[in-house]
Amino acid sequence: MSGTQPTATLWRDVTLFDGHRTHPEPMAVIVEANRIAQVVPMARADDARLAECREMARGGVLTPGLVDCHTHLVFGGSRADEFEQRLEGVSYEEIARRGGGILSTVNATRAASEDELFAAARPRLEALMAEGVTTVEIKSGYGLTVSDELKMLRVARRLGEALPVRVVTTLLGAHALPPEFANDSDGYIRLVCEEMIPAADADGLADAVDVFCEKIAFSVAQCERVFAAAKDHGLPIKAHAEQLSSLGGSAAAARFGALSADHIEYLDEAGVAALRDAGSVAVLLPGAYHTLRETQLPPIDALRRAGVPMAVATDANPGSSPIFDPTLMLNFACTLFRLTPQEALAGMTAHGAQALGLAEQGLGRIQAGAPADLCLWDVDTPAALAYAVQPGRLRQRIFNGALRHD
Ligand SMILES: N=CN[C@@H](CCC(=O)O)C(=O)O
Ligand SMILES: [Zn+2]
Repeated sequence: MSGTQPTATLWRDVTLFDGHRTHPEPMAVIVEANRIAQVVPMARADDARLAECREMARGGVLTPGLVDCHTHLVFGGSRADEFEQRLEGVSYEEIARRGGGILSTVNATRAASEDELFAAARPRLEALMAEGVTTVEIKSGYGLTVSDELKMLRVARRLGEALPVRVVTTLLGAHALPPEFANDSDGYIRLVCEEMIPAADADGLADAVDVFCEKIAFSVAQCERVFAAAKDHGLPIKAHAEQLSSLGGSAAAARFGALSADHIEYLDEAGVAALRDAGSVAVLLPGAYHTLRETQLPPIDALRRAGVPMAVATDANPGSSPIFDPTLMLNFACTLFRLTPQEALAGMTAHGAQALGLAEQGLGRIQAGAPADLCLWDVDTPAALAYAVQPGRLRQRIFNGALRHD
């Protein structure tokens, strides 16, 4: 090899969490041409092969790059005033009924230019990246007109072009009823189905379509219309469902083969079975549970028993989860929802990728052939990432094979 630059890079003697489990012995991971080329126990590694590689690090905990599969990080304005109202006892639903909540962010988002939204969202995304995120989903849903929803999605796409992170976009036109349709929610759903989804699809701006199925948002029948329109355009679907009550939105989403049902605090046994049968992911959002001081826990044991994959995400948004810290969510998933640290980590790696339809590409996993999105952490064990709330432990962030944080 003398005189030539090694093309392969090596992380050696690492404690490896591969997206599903922690390996019991020290491991070597070799990356070549943006992909993981080899994952092997140190004891069985070929020394000559290791010597050919450029050594990037020795020791530490290596995990897949984190996948934050549910965020609303493009938005205008702030809802700090509502935070204070909620502390005084006004509920999230009551604030929404008074025209605040999501609609207050809609007003600020409509008033903002694309450049202003981009400038506001960029540091939020950078905060996630600084704590290990390499893939992030970003929803629209604060525009609620065709042009404002497309504006949000364009900002999301631009963020993915400007920063070393994979951005997956989701059209959430059916997030709240805009004031122009105050007495005509079916009319608004018609707009979503007949204009918004076709326009987003025509411009290639949406990777998936989402809804908010709730008393303060849209009924199961309305959400089903949105799912059918998405399917007509070949777009996968997701749902905010069973967050505040049990309407059956998750089961409806499952009937349409949803990638995921998200929140699901009020999911019942039939809903769990529906997710299991459809192969949908249960996305847990402990940040919203914490911020809204909810008391109804998602049915973790039933999901576990049924073998439904559980993802964990920040739900980063200005209202129900103004939290831009993925490792804090690992902690919340354990302390609030009683996930094991391994389950929480799988939730932000392999299962997060599955909730975005990216599992087949190998994202969220450390395995030969997968894209080389990796995080090297200065901790003793993978579980420590969930155990201690301590930003700043990310030693290296590798995006698409290249070091992006050191
Ligand atoms: N539940 C509905 N949508 C968002 C909240 C959006 C907001 O409050 O601005 C969520 O995922 O929690
Ligand atoms: Zn959400």
